[in-house]
Amino acid sequence: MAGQVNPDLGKERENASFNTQKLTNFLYGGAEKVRRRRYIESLAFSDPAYSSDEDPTFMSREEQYSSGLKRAVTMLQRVKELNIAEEDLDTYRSAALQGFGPGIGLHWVAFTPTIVQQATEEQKKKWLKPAQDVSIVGAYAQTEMGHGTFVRGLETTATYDPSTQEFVINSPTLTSTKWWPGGLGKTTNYATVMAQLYTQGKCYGPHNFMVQLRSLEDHQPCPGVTLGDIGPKMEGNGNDNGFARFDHVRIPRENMLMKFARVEPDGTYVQPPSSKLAYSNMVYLRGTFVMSAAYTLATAATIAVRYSCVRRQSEMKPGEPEPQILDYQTQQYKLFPQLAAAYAFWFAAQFMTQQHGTITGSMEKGDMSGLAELHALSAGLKSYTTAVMSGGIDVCRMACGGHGYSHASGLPALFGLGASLCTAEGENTVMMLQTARYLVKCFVQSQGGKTLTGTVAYLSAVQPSPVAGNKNMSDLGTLVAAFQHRAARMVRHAAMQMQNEMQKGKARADAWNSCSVLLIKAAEAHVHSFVVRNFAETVQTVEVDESIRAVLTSLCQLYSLYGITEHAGDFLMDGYLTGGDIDAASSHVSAMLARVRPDAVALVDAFDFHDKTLRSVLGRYDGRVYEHLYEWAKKSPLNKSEVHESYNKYLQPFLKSNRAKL
Ligand SMILES: CCCCCCCC/C=C\CCC/C=C/C(=O)SCCNC(=O)CCNC(=O)[C@H](O)C(C)(C)COP(=O)(O)OP(=O)(O)OC[C@H]1O[C@@H](n2cnc3c(N)ncnc32)[C@H](O)[C@@H]1OP(=O)(O)O
Ligand SMILES: Cc1cc2nc3c(=O)[nH]c(=O)nc-3n(C[C@H](O)[C@H](O)[C@H](O)COP(=O)(O)OP(=O)(O)OC[C@H]3O[C@@H](n4cnc5c(N)ncnc54)[C@H](O)[C@@H]3O)c2cc1C
Repeated sequence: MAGQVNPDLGKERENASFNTQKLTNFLYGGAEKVRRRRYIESLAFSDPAYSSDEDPTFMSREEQYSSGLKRAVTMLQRVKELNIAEEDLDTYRSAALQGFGPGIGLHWVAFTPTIVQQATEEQKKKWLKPAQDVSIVGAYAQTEMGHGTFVRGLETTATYDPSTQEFVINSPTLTSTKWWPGGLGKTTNYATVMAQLYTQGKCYGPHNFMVQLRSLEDHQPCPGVTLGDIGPKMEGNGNDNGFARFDHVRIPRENMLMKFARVEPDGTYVQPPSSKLAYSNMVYLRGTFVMSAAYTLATAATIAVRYSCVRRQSEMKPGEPEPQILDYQTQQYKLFPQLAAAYAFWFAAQFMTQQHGTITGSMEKGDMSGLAELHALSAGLKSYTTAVMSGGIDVCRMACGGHGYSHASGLPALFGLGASLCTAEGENTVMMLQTARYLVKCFVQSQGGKTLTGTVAYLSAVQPSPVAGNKNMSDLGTLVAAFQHRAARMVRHAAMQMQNEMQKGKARADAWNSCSVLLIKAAEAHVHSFVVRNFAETVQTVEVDESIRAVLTSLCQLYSLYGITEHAGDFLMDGYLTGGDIDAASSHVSAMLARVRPDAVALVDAFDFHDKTLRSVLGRYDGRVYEHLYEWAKKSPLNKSEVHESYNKYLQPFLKSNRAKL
């Protein structure tokens, strides 16, 4: 990353109050992990096989698909040649793919994890190795044209035929066509297909089946299978999200993924320990989306903060040089809350990963007691973090003015990617309602005298009556308590409102629907409170330099105080905070913006994103924005010829004929 650096950016780095490298080490779990990550990335970044001047934003959809696939295949070959270890795979893959999101990506994001989580040991022997070696390529085919959210409403059927010991996979209606799965259109030759299981004349709901889609010889669709690409999307157009229809396709009984539920040869259905275990891969993927949200928002913040130090505009004081735009308080107010949220989500994602490991470990031993909390936490965190991230990227884009709107900034592509995370793997509103459902249950249990534990413990601990009085609004303990009080009050209010509606005679489902806006807000408040608490605990308990603890504490204060000022009404509603407290919070926000300002560049540098990861002219480490903006524009295909052929075809004859009339 060495080279001539823009002097403004250089000064920012010299003036930071902490050692950037030490913060990077902390974020990634130690100096050795950082060294390893950089080494693995360098293997891809220095490899001429990944032609580094390729830019998907200048390509047609077909070129994006083709280049992405070529890159992915090179990557897979290199993984073998270089003997890349399992724990380094994600790092190597994303460094090699550099923004090309090929259809084959879902093979390791969703297809292979489904085998790991849903297949028996015997089935793993058959499919896991081919999947890991990529001698077969798979999609995760769940969503249909007519149903994505409502998995129980899926229409694809898998009907067991004991006479041949086969399942018959069928798409009975147009709306049952599988629609959206990544890689399904052109790339994959296998898929795990979610279908309604019928055996002995009874439907047992959605289950996963391994289905071969295309010939392993010539890649033609297998008999009875119709496949295609669903067309261009907002972003990710290198991915052939596809459709599939099945016309009574027969697969062996052993192709049902049977780790949890089973169908015996005679057609007897054997219940799983929990019917929701068929959804375990969704829980896992939602958990990974939390880190994606942190990472994506951190990327946008890095671009916008660096550019805001290079960009000079207007006059702050008459006659003085134009200031760096990051010196405007309004610019800080746009960007620093995004930066703080990226840190908050980073730590929340680390908690989520650890929690997922612990609870799935217990589930492997037969203890299902953590499943509901794991589902509620992963669904709520996925929803909250991706929504804030998506909005935050657009704030960063606008903060970069006109250049932010150009693909040169990298921000439009990042926004498109971020937006997909709000819908994929469970639409955000629907996911937040799942968290609300869990919270209402917990609230009712706590009313019945049960002491709650885990992430909802505070619901039974928080006092319903507010304790007004002077509060120190910069104290992290005070801020955590305020968020917990707000969440507990909102959960109680939504749950009581539901009870009232039911007491007035409404059916539970109607009461739920008429309270669902309240329920969403309550669940968001719960997740927000979790993120604040986790951030505060992280900065208070970790072993780091005092200078790092100080700057992280400021970020945590900013994240929390900004949340309070943005949602002031929630905190004022029952008098828990007063108008004076909110004023104090606003003043502290201003103070924190000023406190973070000198460290802003070091804080984004600490994310340690290589320029090839950022893919942004505005966010370059060296800050040499303008010369590279000019170079980037020159690559536009429209600049290949001085006079474009369309001029000769259309405009010139029109202009000529108009001139002839003069
Ligand atoms: C810069 C770099 C970053 C780049 C990162 C790139 C990453 C990759 C990018 C893109 C990849 C995209 C991949 C996308 C893949 C997909 O989208 S796959 C399809 C995903 N589909 C969904 O998620 C469907 C969502 N719907 C559902 O999950 C469910 O159907 C439901 C909405 C939760 C169901 O609701 P319903 O109430 O009808 O539920 P029931 O089925 O009746 O359930 C009743 C009880 O079970 C509980 N429940 C539900 N789900 C689960 C679960 N998964 N685990 C545990 N428990 C569950 C539910 O809460 C009920 O509980 P209760 O009765 O006790 O209250
Ligand atoms: C980029 C991308 C990649 C994808 N990849 C895959 C893949 O690999 N495999 C796969 O199987 N699928 C994939 N999907 C599909 C994805 O999982 C679904 O689109 C997603 O789960 C949302 O479902 P839906 O499209 O049915 O939305 P809908 O449920 O139709 O949502 C439309 C609206 O209805 C509302 N709504 C629906 N139900 C409720 C409710 N109960 N209460 C309140 N509001 C409700 C929603 O909040 C939303 O506002 C992908 C989607 C995208 C965008």
